[in-house]
Amino acid sequence: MDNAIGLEIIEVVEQAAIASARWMGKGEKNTADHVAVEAMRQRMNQIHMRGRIVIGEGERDEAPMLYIGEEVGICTQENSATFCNPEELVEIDIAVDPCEGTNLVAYGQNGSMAVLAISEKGGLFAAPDFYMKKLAAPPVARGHVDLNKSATENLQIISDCMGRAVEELVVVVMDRPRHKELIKEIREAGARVRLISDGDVSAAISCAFSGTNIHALMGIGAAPEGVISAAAMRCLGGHFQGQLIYDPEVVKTGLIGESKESNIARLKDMGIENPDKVYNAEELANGRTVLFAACGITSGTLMEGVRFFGGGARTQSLVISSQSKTARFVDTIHMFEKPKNIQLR
Ligand SMILES: O=C(COP(=O)(O)O)[C@@H](O)[C@H](O)[C@H](O)[C@H](O)COP(=O)(O)O
Ligand SMILES: [Mn+2]
Ligand SMILES: [Mn+2]
Repeated sequence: MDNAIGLEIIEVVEQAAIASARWMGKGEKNTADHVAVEAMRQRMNQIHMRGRIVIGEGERDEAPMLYIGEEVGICTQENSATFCNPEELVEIDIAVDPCEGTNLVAYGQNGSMAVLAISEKGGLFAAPDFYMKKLAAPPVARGHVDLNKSATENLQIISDCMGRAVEELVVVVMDRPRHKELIKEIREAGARVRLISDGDVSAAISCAFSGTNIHALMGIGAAPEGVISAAAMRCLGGHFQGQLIYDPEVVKTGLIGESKESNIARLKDMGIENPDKVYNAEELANGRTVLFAACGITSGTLMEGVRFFGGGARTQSLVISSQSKTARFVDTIHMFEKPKNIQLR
């Protein structure tokens, strides 16, 4: 994959984050989402690439933009033959969540980001809009913890791997009724729970960085977000596993159909023969190279949110590349017009 794409996608997530941040705290989640989608799509279509959306806005919201299957990049546009030779370009697959944590943006809360992951064609698991049981843990616990083990067992393993007491661990869990028993178990095991209302991508990736005070993500969130998290965790060497949830008894609200049998049939139609398979990060993001980029909309554990100032804005992004084996935190000043002052720090 062309290394230059790594630089261009920073601007893709930055533009989405800036657009969405203008709607921060306004109580309008759909608008905060919509403007991020538009900005992401517009900037993406300026990149010299042949891209295809494999995880997008389409399925859940029936959105007209960045839908699954949409082709993006200059070289997929009409009349591109005059300046693009598609044969020279590697086809790439893209998973996007232009506004991950729309509620967080709408209510001015921490932890939202514009995010995407890229790989060669076929390199990202095209997860259906189902739920996913997830387990994320620090690199040192990678391959030792297991989604099939109980939370108590996994906490003991993380404790052993990290050389710290279970009481010193913090587990992020989404604040949902479905997690009542899980939360009880984690607390009884001695660990501390940080409940989040939304935004489990940030929580998953935070496990890979020491200093975030997040040592595990447990519980059920959305499957597309699981693939995006896996892409980052694969590059960072953190632990990530996901298992699709298709039983409406397990997750009583939301996306999946009301019958377990019809859900299994739907997965089969998509080529998923074993709906109970536990996927690891390398299977969810199995391309030869994987690129991940995120830009904070509101501040979170990993990045600062967008800060507007007279005439411009400052953003912080995280770009992770399996090719260059780098995780770059990018601090950018955007000058919309002649700014009154540009602050050094
Ligand atoms: O919080 C989330 C919402 O994402 P978005 O719609 O892009 O703002 C995600 O991080 C979660 O993974 C997930 O979408 C959620 O758990 C599924 O929704 P829910 O039924 O409310 O749990
Ligand atoms: Mn999301
Ligand atoms: Mn979203």
